[in-house]
Amino acid sequence: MHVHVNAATSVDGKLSSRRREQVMISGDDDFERVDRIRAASDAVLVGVGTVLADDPHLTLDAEELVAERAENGDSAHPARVVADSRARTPTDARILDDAATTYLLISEDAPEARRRELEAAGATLVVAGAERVSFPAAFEALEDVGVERLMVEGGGEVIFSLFDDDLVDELTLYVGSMVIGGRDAPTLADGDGFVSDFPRLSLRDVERVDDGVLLTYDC
Ligand SMILES: NC(=O)c1ccc[n+]([C@@H]2O[C@H](COP(=O)([O-])OP(=O)(O)OC[C@H]3O[C@@H](n4cnc5c(N)ncnc54)[C@H](OP(=O)(O)O)[C@@H]3O)[C@@H](O)[C@H]2O)c1
Ligand SMILES: Nc1nc(=O)c(N)c(NC[C@H](O)[C@H](O)[C@H](O)COP(=O)(O)O)[nH]1
Repeated sequence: MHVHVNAATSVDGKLSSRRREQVMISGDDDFERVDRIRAASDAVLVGVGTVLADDPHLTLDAEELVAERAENGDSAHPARVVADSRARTPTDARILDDAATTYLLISEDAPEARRRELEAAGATLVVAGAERVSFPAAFEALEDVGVERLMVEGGGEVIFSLFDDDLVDELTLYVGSMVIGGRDAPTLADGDGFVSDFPRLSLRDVERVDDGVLLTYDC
């Protein structure tokens, strides 16, 4: 499976503010680029932290991209995937509408009652990991249902784990020309952080987009 992480940060590396509310870092051109990556993916993954903070829909905005997928025999939108060990996704989350298939990656510890509620709300559950979602196991299960190209849209906890598990193939990072600051504001890679064996990336491309910079790395 090809795993492509995409994110937008401020110049100081923050994904949003200490309030963890969505901050518009990207401009129109960058959001169009994000839409194109989504369109070229079989599924788009976020962590439950992003679902709770942003309530994203994770579908395509551009009708022509939906039409292109149809011409290729693909579903209108890529599948949506949430890493959610304890099945905390709200049943009225936008990602659970019927616009696309939604997989919830949960752990064996996820409460039975929540599992039933989320299945009734339309989610397809994938159990991977004892207490926390195991990405290596979850990605094998996603491959079994045909996910070959996976886009990851954050947030920082999930992105750290994917680097920790050595599962990232490609990173596109839009750095917007703004400062967010705050020691508690989420960054591109949070988790416990590395103290040695830091993942080293290979810079493939640098491009000016909107009033910021798009960095593309092979990982
Ligand atoms: N600018 C951007 O590009 C961008 C993109 C996305 C999000 N954001 C912002 O980022 C913030 C949310 O980021 P976040 O870091 O709090 O949330 P996140 O990474 O989206 O979700 C984190 C949660 O995912 C669950 N998870 C399940 N398995 C995991 C695993 N193996 N490793 C890590 N996490 C796992 C954990 O909850 P459980 O233990 O309950 O499973 C964890 O707390 C929001 O402020 C949002 O606005 C910005
Ligand atoms: N590329 C990008 N630039 C940003 O400035 C920003 N705040 C996000 N944030 C990513 C996060 O996952 C958002 O929640 C989804 O981009 C919302 O997706 P929808 O429009 O609801 O489909 N992503």
